[in-house]
Amino acid sequence: MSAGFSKVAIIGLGLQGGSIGLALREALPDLATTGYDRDAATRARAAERGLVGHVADSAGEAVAGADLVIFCVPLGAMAAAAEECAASLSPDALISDVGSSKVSVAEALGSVLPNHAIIPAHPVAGTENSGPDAGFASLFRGRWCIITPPEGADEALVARLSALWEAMGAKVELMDAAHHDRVLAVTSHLPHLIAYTIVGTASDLEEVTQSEVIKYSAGGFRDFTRIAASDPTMWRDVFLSNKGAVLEMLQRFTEDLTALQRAIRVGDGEQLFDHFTRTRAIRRSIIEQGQDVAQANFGRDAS
Ligand SMILES: NC(=O)C1=CN([C@@H]2O[C@H](COP(=O)(O)OP(=O)(O)OC[C@H]3O[C@@H](n4cnc5c(N)ncnc54)[C@H](O)[C@@H]3O)[C@@H](O)[C@H]2O)C=CC1
Ligand SMILES: O=C(O)C(=O)Cc1ccc(O)cc1
Repeated sequence: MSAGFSKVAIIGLGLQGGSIGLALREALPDLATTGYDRDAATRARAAERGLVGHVADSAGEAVAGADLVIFCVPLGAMAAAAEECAASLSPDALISDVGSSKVSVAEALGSVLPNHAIIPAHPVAGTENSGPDAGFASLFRGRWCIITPPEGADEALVARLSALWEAMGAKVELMDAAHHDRVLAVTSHLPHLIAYTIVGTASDLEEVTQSEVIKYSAGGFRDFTRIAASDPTMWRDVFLSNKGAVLEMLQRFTEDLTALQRAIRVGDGEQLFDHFTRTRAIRRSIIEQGQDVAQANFGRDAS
């Protein structure tokens, strides 16, 4: 028994699943880890890299005897992945996941596995890379993992899941799923949508060549291109699954953008200056609060 579990099954062996496997193997070597991915090449690579102790040939084989199953697949694949496992799950296995939005995942997993304890989680840690070569053991170190227990969830199970994430180096926060989805809509999902938009806008300009975009891309635009290189399947699913909160934040963003657009048009320098002063203060307070994260990430090798 390690951190309250004896065998953890990881379904989906890409960036998240692979990082969890590596982090658990490093932090809790006595814990048995198994994994499964529907893609055969990913399974082969996962075995080569030792992402989990045993790579199974089927979802059923991976989850048999596991007391914790973590779904690490795109949001749109959660229900199908759970269906593949359903018949082989131990009745007392705890079900969790790492999806970037939480209300829809809880519904999807709950509809397929109505008799299981389900405690969703979201490690707010990732990169623009995906697949079995993208994972690394230190991904969660010093980063938040938001756990969204449903009402009436068994507190002992929540504590065991929290302890597991803490063993991987994460800082755990408990949150209501709907609140999580609103917070992440503005801090993560909308920024990705903006990045996808601006990189597309730059590449569509007829009078500016592709090579000029690359050659003169200043720091800000380069950051946008990194984010806009994120996995298309994953992000399509994020926007479709967190539709309500994303559309609400997008509406607010559009109104604020229109106000700045007007300030530029009418030459209202004071409004622009005041706005930029306020946002600079927000950045500075993030940096102050994030010292520990910056240090935890220093020297990290994501290759
Ligand atoms: N990429 C990131 O930075 C972060 C992603 N997440 C969440 O983690 C989840 C996984 O994302 P990544 O690991 O980045 O994606 P990934 O693309 O690296 O890995 C997903 C894996 O799931 C496999 N898969 C798809 N359907 C399956 C099924 N039915 N059964 C078994 N395997 C299946 C794919 O073959 C793939 O290998 C997503 O729900 C995403 O929202 C959460 C935090 C950060
Ligand atoms: O690479 C980045 O900048 C990210 O924002 C990573 C990320 C992507 C999705 C999440 O749900 C959490 C973190």
